[in-house]
Amino acid sequence: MQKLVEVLADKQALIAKSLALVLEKITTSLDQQDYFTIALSGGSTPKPLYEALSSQPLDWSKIHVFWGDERYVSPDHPDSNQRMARLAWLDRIPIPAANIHPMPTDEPDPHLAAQKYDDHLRQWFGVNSPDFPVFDLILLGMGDDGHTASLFPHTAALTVSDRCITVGEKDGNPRLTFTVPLINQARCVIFIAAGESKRPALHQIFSAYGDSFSYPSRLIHPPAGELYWLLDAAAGSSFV
Ligand SMILES: O=C(O)[C@H](O)[C@@H](O)[C@H](O)[C@H](O)COP(=O)(O)O
Repeated sequence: MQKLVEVLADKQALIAKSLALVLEKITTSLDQQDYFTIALSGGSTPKPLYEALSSQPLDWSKIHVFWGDERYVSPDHPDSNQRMARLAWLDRIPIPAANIHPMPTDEPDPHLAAQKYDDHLRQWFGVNSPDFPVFDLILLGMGDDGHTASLFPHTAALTVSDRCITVGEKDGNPRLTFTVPLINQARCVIFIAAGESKRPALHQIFSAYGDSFSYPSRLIHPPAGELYWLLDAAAGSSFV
């Protein structure tokens, strides 16, 4: 695994660097293959990145967009990660509808929805259990508590090792999430984190010793892939 931590002067520089890196990954991959697979993070940090991507002259017919986690709400709910990405980016570009792969949130039981998306990923990538699909790029954020995707501290989702998708839980509310083994199969994982509030968790995550179940982002280290941590100075100035 190649790991790179870069601290940018401010949020604007962080988004500019994130955009440059995402574009680099897309263009170099499409030089070698016919399509590019990206899984999106939710939360607030990546929204300006998605807005910036909407003005990029890319061959969207070759790009397939998935989500790394989703709140278990309807696609038009204000908390929906799908809604955020569509408004900021996907509704603004000529991407084929078939290239957008939202997590289903219409099943009465979130576990059924998790299985549906798991099945969809395995079918689309042509990968059967026990192997895992290999994403070209997975974008991740990190919560103040060190969670990533919807892999929250001390939850059962952290230990799921035989599935691509499981049900996470925050404050009693279900969420669909990529599992740790799926994320760690990726060719490239990019964490994007900003703000002073991230510092305590980052100290725990970057320390040589720490509890991964208290700080789940510690669990993300793709053995055959690249791992980038892109931080603004408010979050990461003491790490480099
Ligand atoms: O659905 C979500 O909320 C995200 O996937 C989650 O993991 C997010 O990335 C972090 O909570 C950071 O959120 P911010 O970017 O808002 O700090």
